[in-house]
Parts: sequence; C-alpha cells; structure tokens
Amino acid sequence: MVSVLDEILDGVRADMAERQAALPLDDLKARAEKTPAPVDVEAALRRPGVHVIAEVKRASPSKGPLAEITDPAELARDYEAGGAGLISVLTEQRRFHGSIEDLATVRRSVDTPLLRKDFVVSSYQLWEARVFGASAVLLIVAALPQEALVSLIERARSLNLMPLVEVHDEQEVSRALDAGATVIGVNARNLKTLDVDRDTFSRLAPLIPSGVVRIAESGIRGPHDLLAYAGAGAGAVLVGESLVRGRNPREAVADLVTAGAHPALRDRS
Ligand SMILES: O=C(O)c1ccccc1NCC(=O)[C@H](O)[C@H](O)COP(=O)(O)O
Repeated sequence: MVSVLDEILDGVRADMAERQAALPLDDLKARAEKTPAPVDVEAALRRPGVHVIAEVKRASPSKGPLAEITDPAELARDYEAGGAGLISVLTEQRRFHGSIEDLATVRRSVDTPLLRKDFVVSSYQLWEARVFGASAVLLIVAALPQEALVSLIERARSLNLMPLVEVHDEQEVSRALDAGATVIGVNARNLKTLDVDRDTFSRLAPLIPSGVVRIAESGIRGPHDLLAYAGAGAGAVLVGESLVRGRNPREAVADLVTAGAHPALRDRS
C-alpha cells in the first residue's frame, strides 16, 4: 500500500522537476553567490531556555485546510513580534498549500531566521532554501535512505544551512545520530496513521545525547505542552496548527516564549 509519505514524496519530486526546468541548478548556484550568508541558528538554539519555532501552515494531510493565510508576510511579522526564535515556512505545494515563493515573501518581511519545512530529497532543494532565504532545512529520516541522509546533512552544512533532522521512532534516532545530526526534531505525528502521540518525545529524548539540540514537533496546544516537553528535555518546540487556527498568533507566540524563558528552564544544563 502507498503511504501518505510516499504520495507526498512523489508529488514533491514532480513539482521539483518543474521548478528545476524553469530554474536550472547552475542558475540557482549563481544566485546563491549573491545571497547573504544565513545566520547561525544552531548557536541560537543552544542558548538557555526553550525556543519557539512558529510555523506558517495553510493545510495538512491530517486536517485538510487549516487557515487561509493570504499574506504569509503578515503572519510572519506577528510571529516575529511575539518573539519566535525561528519561523518555519512549509513550502510543500500539494498537501500543505505552501510554496518556495512563500519562503521568499516571508524572508523579505522579517529578520527572524527561517526554516524551510519540506520533504527534501535532493540537494536542489537545499540550494533553493539558501537562495530564497532559509537558515535551516528539515531533513526527514523516514523519507531518506541513509546514504542520502548523510550526504544532505553534509551539503546543508556546506551551504551554512542548519540541518534539523526529524525522527519518529528509536530506529530513526539511531540513524540520525549515525548520520551526524546535531539538531534532532522528534515529531509526535506518526507518518503512517497521522495520529499525534505527545509521549513520543519523552520516549525518544533519553536516546538523544544532551549535546544534541532536541526539538519537540507537532501537537503543541499552548504553554502547558511546552512546559511538559521542557520537562522531558526539549530545547525548542515547533508549533503550527494551534497558531494558525488561533485568534491572535502574536499573543499565542508571546505566551509560549514567556513560558520557554522561565528562569527554571534557563538554568537547566
Ligand atoms: O501535519 C500533518 O498532517 C503532517 C502530515 C504528514 C507529514 C507531516 C505533517 N506535518 C508536518 C509537521 O511536522 C508539522 O507541520 C509541525 O510539526 C507542526 O505541527 P502542528 O503544530 O501539529 O501543526
């Protein structure tokens, strides 16, 4: 049976082929030379406290349409005003209704560093991320053979992009560590059933060495979830749906940021 992830990856490859026909890799590389260097997001994530990564997310395979978001720049400005440390921009087109243009639009509107959130299968997407303004990229272990994972991590770093390596289970944690990941996101959403299990983070976090930045992804409804993840060792949380569906994204981010900056969390080793 074809999984949701397989379906997404087929679409991603087809859409990338179209973009690549319009903007060949050599032209993209030439543009990268004129693009300012990304900021060091990993160093920022290593500072004390629990950092907030706020996501621009219009739709999802699990929930369908989530929010209109006619102007991703406006939402990003709200996230920035609320104090988000990193803004995640979903650029997958078919199931999340994002685009690489969203990344460029958001880049022009805020100074906060950006994560390109997509299903990266080729270094072409890393060059795109670099040219259109990202400082970090998501690499999903479940979507990549080990050799490709290793090579995309290395290529991302060579472009000064921070690779955020996403895992869902014990075996993927071990693959991420073997591949040299230094920032690991534990996604509570099962990619087969699309169900969210918030206990996934506390189960996997002890397998991730303390020198690695641990990010809790998905299903964060508010400060209480951030604090629970913090207690289990998260250095950051990645939040989408509850922000785009809520009435005031700026306040919602600010509430999370306030919780993440609590002195009790700042003093953790
Ligand atoms: O969100 C989905 O339905 C989904 C389905 C299949 C693959 C990935 C999916 N989401 C990507 C994400 O990781 C989330 O957008 C991100 O962690 C934020 O989650 P949430 O706060 O629950 O929107």
